[in-house]
Amino acid sequence: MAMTDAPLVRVEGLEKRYTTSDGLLERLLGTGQTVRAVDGVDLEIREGETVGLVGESGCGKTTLARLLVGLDEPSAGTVAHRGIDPSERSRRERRRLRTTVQYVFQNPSTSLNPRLPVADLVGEPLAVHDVVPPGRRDERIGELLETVGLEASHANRYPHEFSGGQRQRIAIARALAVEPELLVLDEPVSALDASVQARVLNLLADLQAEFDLSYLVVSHDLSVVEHVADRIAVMYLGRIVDCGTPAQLFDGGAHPYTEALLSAIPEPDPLWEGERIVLEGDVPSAIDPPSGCRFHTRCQKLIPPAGYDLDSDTTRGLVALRADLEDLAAGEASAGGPLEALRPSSAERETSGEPAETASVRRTYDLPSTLSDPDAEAELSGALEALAAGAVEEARSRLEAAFETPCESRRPELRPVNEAGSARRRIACHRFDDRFERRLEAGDDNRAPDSNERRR
Ligand SMILES: Nc1ncnc2c1ncn2[C@@H]1O[C@H](COP(=O)(O)OP(=O)(O)OP(=O)(O)O)[C@@H](O)[C@H]1O
Repeated sequence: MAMTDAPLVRVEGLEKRYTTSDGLLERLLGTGQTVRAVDGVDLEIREGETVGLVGESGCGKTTLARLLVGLDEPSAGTVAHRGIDPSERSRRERRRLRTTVQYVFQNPSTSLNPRLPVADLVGEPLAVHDVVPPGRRDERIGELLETVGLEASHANRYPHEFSGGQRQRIAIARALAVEPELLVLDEPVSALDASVQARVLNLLADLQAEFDLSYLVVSHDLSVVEHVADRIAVMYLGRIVDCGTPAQLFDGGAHPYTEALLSAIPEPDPLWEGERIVLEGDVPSAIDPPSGCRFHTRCQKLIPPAGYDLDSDTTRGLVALRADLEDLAAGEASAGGPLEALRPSSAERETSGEPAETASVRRTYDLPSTLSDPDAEAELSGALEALAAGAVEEARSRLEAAFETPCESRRPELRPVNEAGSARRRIACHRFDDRFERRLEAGDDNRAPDSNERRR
């Protein structure tokens, strides 16, 4: 690939691990726990492109953004600019590179030094990077303020004299001072009222057209990036799980996590026809993340285990039961899990034909009283009998041996999805892997891209 064809920024295999160590002893012994904040991310941003990075709080968006700008060092992987890894550049080039990508911090109310007048806040990068001669600096500061919709005379004021939207404009002017090619905007409008949000987003669009800028817009809110991004990358627990244009994401056939985020957009588009998906539970901890697909513990569309005719809902119940049995065996069971289910009400004892304990477990995990597939039913009832007899580990291992889904056991790669004319549509979900397609056809009819279609 010719150098000019290389993306502005490309990250490959990027990882960032933090070791948390609360106490001195932990630090001395090196026994802290490892947080996998970013866990193998590939992403590229092209010239003039706006990429939106979305996901729930704690999924690693800020960490990824900081790595991309060079504010933090990755634990593994590379961040290349125009096809060249910074380590292959001279010191002078690396210094120049630092101005190419600029970071606009979350919440300008706290990120702008309240003791400095705007002239110093915007002028500092001009001085540090020697962008204009000292004699021209005041003039340049005035120009920058006018570029972001403020007045040159505002240079003498302090941050507290401005509204939230104006402070965000100051932060943008400061980032623009060094004439960057890419702005990384961390939650650029989340602290602002809706009408101010729209004005700041319009300003960003104008600046992009004027200066041919690229943007990485980081937000927990898909509705913020939906209107500004050329492409959206959806992040879950340190990994990118879905990446495509807004139209591709909204038009059905997205990752189940993306579908849940889409369905949760407030004031939904009147044309939205998909069902509302409520994500159960919180994002699991990045210290001990789930195996296989990180989203499998909350996924509504699990791939059924091989060899049985089961749907996604039943698979979900079986996987949840097995996971709770694992906790129970490890002494980490929470209230509401199988222990609770083994305490049936007396009414159930009278009405149910089968042992009350197992009926109660089935109900807790939304499993039918008899699975439609007789072989699957034989395995489940065997495991439940073991559980009723107190053999928790036996029940767990029977379920594990019988009902393994690839969602739990294999990491899905972010792979291109075959869609006409959209080579860059990529999804990390086994549902889009041909190897598992037959199982979906056999056990389940809700394979994307039909049921959650949103026509725009
Ligand atoms: N300096 C740090 N030390 C230890 N853990 C960290 C550090 N920074 C981030 N983390 C952890 O890494 C994970 C990702 O955090 P990050 O701030 O990148 O997520 P985020 O998606 O940007 O969330 P938010 O929107 O709340 O800022 C979290 O589990 C967080 O607790």
